[in-house]
Amino acid sequence: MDQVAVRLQGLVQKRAHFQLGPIDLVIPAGYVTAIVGPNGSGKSSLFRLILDLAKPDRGEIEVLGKKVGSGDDRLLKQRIGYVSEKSIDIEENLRANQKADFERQWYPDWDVNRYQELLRRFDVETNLKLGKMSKGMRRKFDIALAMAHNPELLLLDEPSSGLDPIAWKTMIDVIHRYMERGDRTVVMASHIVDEVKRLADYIAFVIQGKVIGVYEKDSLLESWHVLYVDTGNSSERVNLAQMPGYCSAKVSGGTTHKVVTSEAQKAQSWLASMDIPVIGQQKLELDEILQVLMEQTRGA
Ligand SMILES: Nc1ncnc2c1ncn2[C@@H]1O[C@H](COP(=O)(O)OP(=O)(O)OP(=O)(O)O)[C@@H](O)[C@H]1O
Repeated sequence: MDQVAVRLQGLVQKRAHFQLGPIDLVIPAGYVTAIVGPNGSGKSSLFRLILDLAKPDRGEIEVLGKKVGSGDDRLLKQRIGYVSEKSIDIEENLRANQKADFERQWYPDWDVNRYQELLRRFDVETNLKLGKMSKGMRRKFDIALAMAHNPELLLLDEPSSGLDPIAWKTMIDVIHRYMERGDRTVVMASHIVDEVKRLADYIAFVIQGKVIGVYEKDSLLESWHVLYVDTGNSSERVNLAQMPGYCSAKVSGGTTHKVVTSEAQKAQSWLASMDIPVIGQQKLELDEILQVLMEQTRGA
């Protein structure tokens, strides 16, 4: 891994009914990392800690080489763009451009041409008050605002929430273009499989407040398979649970078993060495992988 955009070490945040962490996580610079996890798993809490909008009980956070929570962070914040999961209510009476005029004071690198280009691309009606915008229109405006100063690090908490399919495609294209320079970083929380597949280089799964793994996307999607195997007469001598990457198995009729593995290639070699034919196979989708990981976490 080359440069580090975000480093979390021994991070813990305790809430009345929820504990985030301990988390150790390194997010590389120059890539899109998707934070994927079920509702309430701690994704938004993680963003708030990274931005110093909430304090951890333990642990350290480093963002773009600077320790978070150690004094004046104005310069660091100028290098970051953030789209929160929910828009801030107190700004409802401002019109879009008034909000932008206020915001640009904080960012010396604010690029008015870029801002206007993003508004045009997203088709945002700038004379509307923020409180009168539809959910999707507000989202588009928030994304344009977060990107107008061309931040080094863009944190997006469920960015496509409320976007229509055309706006969604625009957002994917805008983020692809933003990444083209090669020195920008995106960390995004998303529930949308297609979005993660199109954008992410790395996927970090967060379940019940813990990061349970960080994977390179392509190899993740290549290595999780469901295999249909016929154990024939060898059912008694074969223990499918010994298969590399074994996650689960169930009988799918006669001597045929449906087995899920996270190490498809090794599993196939193992099956071949045991003389067990694979009669069918399929890659798992991202949401199916998440479901298996959730079941494993629950069972652990
Ligand atoms: N201000 C708060 N005070 C106490 N508990 C909170 C607070 N904010 C969030 N939580 C709790 O922390 C846990 C994680 O919430 P968080 O919003 O970080 O999850 P999430 O993964 O972003 O969920 P979603 O996918 O639904 O947006 C939840 O149990 C939530 O109830």
